[in-house]
Amino acid sequence: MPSNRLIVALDLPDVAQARDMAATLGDAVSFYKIGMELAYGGGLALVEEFSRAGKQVFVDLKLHDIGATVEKATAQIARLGARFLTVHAFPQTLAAARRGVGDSPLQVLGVTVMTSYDDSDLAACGYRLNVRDLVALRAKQAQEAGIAGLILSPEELVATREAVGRALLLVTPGVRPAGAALGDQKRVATPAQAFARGADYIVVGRPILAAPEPRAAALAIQAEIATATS
Ligand SMILES: O=c1ccn([C@@H]2O[C@H](COP(=O)(O)O)[C@@H](O)[C@H]2O)c(=O)[nH]1
Repeated sequence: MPSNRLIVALDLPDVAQARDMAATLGDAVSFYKIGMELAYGGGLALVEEFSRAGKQVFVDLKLHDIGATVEKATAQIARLGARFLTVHAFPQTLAAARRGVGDSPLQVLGVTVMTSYDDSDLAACGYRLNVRDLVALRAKQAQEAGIAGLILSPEELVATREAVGRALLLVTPGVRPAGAALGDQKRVATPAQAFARGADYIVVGRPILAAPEPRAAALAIQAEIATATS
């Protein structure tokens, strides 16, 4: 039985390629993320299909709009049967998404600071806080909004877990097996390091999708998770 603590990002352009990858990964993976690339290629149809096949689905659309729009969009995603949905962790957005969830089992995750950003990227956007302090502020605001969890990098896991305890799920992209290419990720750690620092779930895309043998790459990460969490 694979751990559902590995979420594989199906960052692929269309439904056919996503189905093929899921078939290749088979029982090595039980949790998939559908992000913008696949969603805009028709991939939201896979939420129901994967759910029927016994997989969990994370819809990573990082909603950010006026409250009324975020609330209604969240309610639409809730009807699809996804487990997680991301919104940007701005107070109005978090509160609107919380309203949109209603009584459904959908869990909203607030994106704190993109894992491809560092302090200089935030400064270039006009933020006066550094990554650490902005993640801490957004964690507090997410808790106040009553959402389920956060997207953050492995670098903020320890401080965030100390601050929020078990009140929020901590889900981290920016995860790379030792020696894997970083791509555009700037705040990273290995799967073992992420769980040692308090992650509930890790998100991994390219290190699996671009591997010569994706199923073997996923199984190697599952083995690392099993050791790190035993
Ligand atoms: O801060 C964030 C938020 C979301 N992501 C998403 O996670 C995956 C990571 O893919 P890799 O190929 O393992 O880098 C991708 O779908 C991102 O959209 C993130 O990386 N950072």
